[in-house]
Amino acid sequence: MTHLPLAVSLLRHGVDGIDDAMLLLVAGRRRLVARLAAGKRRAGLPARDPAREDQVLARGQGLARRLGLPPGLARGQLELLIADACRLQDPESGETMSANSPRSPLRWFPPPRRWAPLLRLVPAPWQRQAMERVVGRLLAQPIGVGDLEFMQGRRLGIEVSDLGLAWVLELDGERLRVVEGEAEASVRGSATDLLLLASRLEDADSLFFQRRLEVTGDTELGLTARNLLDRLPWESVPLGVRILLNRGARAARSAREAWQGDAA
Ligand SMILES: O=C(O)C(=O)C[C@]1(C(=O)O)C=C[C@@H](O)C=C1
Repeated sequence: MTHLPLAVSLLRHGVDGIDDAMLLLVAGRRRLVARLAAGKRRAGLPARDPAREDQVLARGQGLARRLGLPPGLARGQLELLIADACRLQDPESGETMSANSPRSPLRWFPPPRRWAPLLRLVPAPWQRQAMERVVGRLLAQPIGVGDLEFMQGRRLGIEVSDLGLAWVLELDGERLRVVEGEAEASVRGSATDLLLLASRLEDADSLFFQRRLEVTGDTELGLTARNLLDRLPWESVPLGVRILLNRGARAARSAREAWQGDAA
């Protein structure tokens, strides 16, 4: 197998990410078109509206000009989308899609392993800062009352298995820092399961019992960390962070269920 230069493979990851994003948007447009069709039917309007099609093409071409895109490109893309929308709205075509389709909209959202390469493009210092901030907020209370003393000078890892991301945390006085080097013990799980744990939508005990979370390395340090996660004082986490985590974890769980349902 030929070995690609790093820059080429990073740029290809970027291109893949943009292709995925475009297809997600196309799926979103089709869903809106299905709703539009139902709305027009209820209002007694015809499915096709040539004046609106011209307007869509003109708008798109105007934007394409401002973006410096080749003139035929935007027109070609938009014509394809409109033709697809017409097929979708034509009961004879056999391609209709219900506006109330039971397929979850979260099927549009690719699973973490698809967008992980994009996340890995985020510069390491930014990732480190975000991690320090989130974990620092989550653990502010236990750090304040000394419950994390066992971590002074010890290195605990957090590994997000499906994103291929890992950080090593060390408690330095009252501050949790992301440091370089090997972890003495690590807590490993998928992005969704770690979010479910952080948001308290699932408890640490059952996540570890079902082996969705794992502790590796120094058993004593790992188990102490695990017990701490179990007893995290959720009430002391700032309300805004709790709401964000809760929403994020629910969305990640629904997306995972939608993708699992799709594979079934
Ligand atoms: O705007 C509508 O009514 C649509 O159904 C969407 C759409 C489009 O794809 O933009 C498709 C068919 C119509 O003829 C006009 C526009």
